Amino acid sequence: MSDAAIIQPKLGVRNATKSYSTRSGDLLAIDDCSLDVKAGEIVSIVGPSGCGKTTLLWSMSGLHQLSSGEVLLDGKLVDGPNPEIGMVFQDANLLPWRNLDQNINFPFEIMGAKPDRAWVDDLLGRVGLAGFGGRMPRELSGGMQQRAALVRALSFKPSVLLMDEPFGALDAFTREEMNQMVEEIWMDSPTTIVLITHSLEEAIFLSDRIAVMSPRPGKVASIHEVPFARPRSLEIMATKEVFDLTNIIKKEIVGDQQSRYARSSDAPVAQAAR
Ligand SMILES: Nc1ncnc2c1ncn2[C@@H]1O[C@H](COP(=O)(O)OP(=O)(O)OP(=O)(O)O)[C@@H](O)[C@H]1O
Repeated sequence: MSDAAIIQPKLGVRNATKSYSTRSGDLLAIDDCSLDVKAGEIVSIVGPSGCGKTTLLWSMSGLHQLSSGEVLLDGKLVDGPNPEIGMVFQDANLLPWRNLDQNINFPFEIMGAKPDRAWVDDLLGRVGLAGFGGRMPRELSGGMQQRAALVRALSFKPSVLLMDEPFGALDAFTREEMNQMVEEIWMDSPTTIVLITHSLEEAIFLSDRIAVMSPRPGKVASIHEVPFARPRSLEIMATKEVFDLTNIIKKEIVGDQQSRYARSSDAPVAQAAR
């Protein structure tokens, strides 16, 4: 393997800047933001509310044009939707008039393609939805709908999975189950995953590294390695190491907010570090 192949990240964000046109003028969401994600790595992005996490993730997907800077997948420019990149959102976005199988088939129908049925069945089994293909979304719990959304995203066999607060709407127990499920799936087939979360516990449980963003206009201010072996048990969450890491990151986020709010009259948003 050449040196270039060894050091080339799977996904690279280089000096990304994105500004939105709003009625009150241009709003700079992220500014000179860079992040490299290695192949097979799970990286979480955390930061104060409104710092530009979603903007950064959508830019990585190719669905948002950057104002300047670039996103590279395996060294190639990402400048539009890319089948190598799957996405999961906080809302499962299942079509209510289609059953689960039909929802999973839907994007393939649009592309005039057919899913690999054996792969989809395997995924459904792994997320505990085997036999639920005929169920309508209203017959599925929130957790089951999110699992279906995960299957839909993975049915394309993407090499990168981008997840925007995917389990934020679920109760704490279901969320823990989902985190364990994601780790199990990842250990069987290690896709590169970038995850936005407001939960530092979730970030620590799932990630190899955690990128902390500064307040808007956001950039990656620090990166923390998460040193725990896999598979991770929920018991590690009660250890001093996790407690200390949580506090370090929380201080970075809240400290950033405090220094920012000390300079402005904005009210702090408490969502950032649960
Ligand atoms: N389409 C848009 N048009 C105008 N402004 C936008 C748009 N999308 C996001 N913004 C603004 O850009 C900034 C960053 O938003 P973004 O959603 O990326 O932050 P975030 O860190 O993901 O927020 P949160 O943690 O609250 O979900 C915010 O001030 C937001 O209001």
